[in-house]
Amino acid sequence: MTPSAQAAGVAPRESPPATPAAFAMSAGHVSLDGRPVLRGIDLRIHAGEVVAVLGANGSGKSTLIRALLGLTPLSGGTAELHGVAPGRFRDWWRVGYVPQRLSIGGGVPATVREVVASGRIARQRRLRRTSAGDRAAVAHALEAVGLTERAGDPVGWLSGGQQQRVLIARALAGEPDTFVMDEPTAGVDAESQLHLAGTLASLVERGRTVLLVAHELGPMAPLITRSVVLGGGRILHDGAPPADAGCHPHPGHEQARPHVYDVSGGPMSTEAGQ
Ligand SMILES: Nc1ncnc2c1ncn2[C@@H]1O[C@H](COP(=O)(O)OP(=O)(O)OP(=O)(O)O)[C@@H](O)[C@H]1O
Repeated sequence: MTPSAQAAGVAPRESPPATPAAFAMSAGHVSLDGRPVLRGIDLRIHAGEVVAVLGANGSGKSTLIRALLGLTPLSGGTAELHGVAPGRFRDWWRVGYVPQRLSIGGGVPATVREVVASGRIARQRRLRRTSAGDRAAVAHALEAVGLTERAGDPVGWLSGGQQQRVLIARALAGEPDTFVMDEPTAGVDAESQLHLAGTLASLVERGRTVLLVAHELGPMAPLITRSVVLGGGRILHDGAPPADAGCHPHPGHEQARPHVYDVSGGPMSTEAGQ
């Protein structure tokens, strides 16, 4: 309290509580099958950041985002999602998760629209009928990924890249404020990558938080505000995105040369040395 306020008997005004980080991890450790995969991760990602998690195959990128979401338990340290431990987090409508591997379609005769509509579930109260708002959000999400024409098709009829776009639409349909995308462009052709970058740009414009795992950022590169590079279960770099991470000559290629950083921690372009 200032001396004049004290003299006037004015009660000190509480400063408003700071908005908690969207994602936070302190000294995070994860072991899988008894093998350490994450070894002391300290990370805070704030609302509105657009963060790419980069690193070689097996460096622990998926494990990190799964641990941040509470899908993989920590063997040490703590994690928080919007200020709450993932196990106690209830506002799942706030998080749109695009998993790395396709987990839809196999034997389930759901249509594209039905899968995308499932992204609204966390927003719906039990037994409430689908509203006009739900239908509009689903239609908008389908349009955003260019799949309106395929809405009535069984999802199993779509190609791998198209199915990836269905998963992205499912996340969009929930209108979350936080997106977690595990390799959203893996196996997606150049045109669809551009489409996704456009979708991402509109999310970024609206202040959404985006955490994505990528091997090549491609056309998404200009949107990234921060990169976190993993190696050996640790963070090797946390800061500006590497200059060449978006410029692979073959946008559709899968994970062949993700090593834009060497294990010593500094940025190192593999393109230059080849
Ligand atoms: N369920 C599991 N059981 C045992 N080991 C696992 C399991 N899941 C992942 N791993 C191992 O943990 C390590 C990190 O895997 P993770 O999938 O997080 O890496 P990544 O960086 O996302 O890899 P990629 O770029 O290939 O997707 C790998 O060595 C992997 O074999």
